[in-house]
Amino acid sequence: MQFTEFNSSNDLNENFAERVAGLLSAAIEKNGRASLVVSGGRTPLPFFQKLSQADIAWNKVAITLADERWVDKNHEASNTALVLNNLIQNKAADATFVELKTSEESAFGAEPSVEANLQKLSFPIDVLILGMGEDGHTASLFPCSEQIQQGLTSEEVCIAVQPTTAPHERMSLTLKSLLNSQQIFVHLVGESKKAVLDKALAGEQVSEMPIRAIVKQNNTPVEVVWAAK
Ligand SMILES: O=C(O)[C@H](O)[C@@H](O)[C@H](O)[C@H](O)COP(=O)(O)O
Repeated sequence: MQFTEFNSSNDLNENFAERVAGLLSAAIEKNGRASLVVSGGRTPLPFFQKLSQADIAWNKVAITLADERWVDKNHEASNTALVLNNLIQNKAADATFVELKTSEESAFGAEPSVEANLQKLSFPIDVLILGMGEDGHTASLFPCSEQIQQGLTSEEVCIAVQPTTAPHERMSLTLKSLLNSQQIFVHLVGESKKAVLDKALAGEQVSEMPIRAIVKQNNTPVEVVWAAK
């Protein structure tokens, strides 16, 4: 794992947006298209706004989420809305957004239709950007959930998850899908996130802190980008 510290989140967002845009451009040059998988939550919002202004061939980029809360697009917790309103804007308005949320009432049972949607994305994922919760969850691989072992070991593309410490049913890419990436970034802001990362790095039990399965593996390149504030 590589760890890159920035002086401020503004600095981080600027550099990180350039870096991601460069990787997407290189993938387009090589394969004629690129895939970008992003996370929801609060941290990525200003980064999305920066990235949306990058001058690349967005019409050749497919974007989806690492996880989604199973709520409608007009719900304040919708990651889809966050991405549509902040990333698929400006120059990036030409990108294709692949929805993780389908019309099924529950995430449980919706996995096959989500998997069908994800066929529109090219794997391996060119750039995967993850966040991390205070409990060490990443994507929606929540240590508190009954589905954690399944999320860590399943051969499927995605799984439905019901966290007990956070609201809403979720749909999450499985660990296997997340690791099927050319480059993973973990985007963290704040001292408390750094303390959680340090705790994750110091221990071994993956089901206790699922982020360990990302930052403590050596097969897929992973870089943590961090600013204190
Ligand atoms: O939909 C989600 O909740 C996520 O994708 C989740 O894994 C998120 O990245 C972390 O919970 C960090 O969230 P913050 O950026 O809000 O701290």
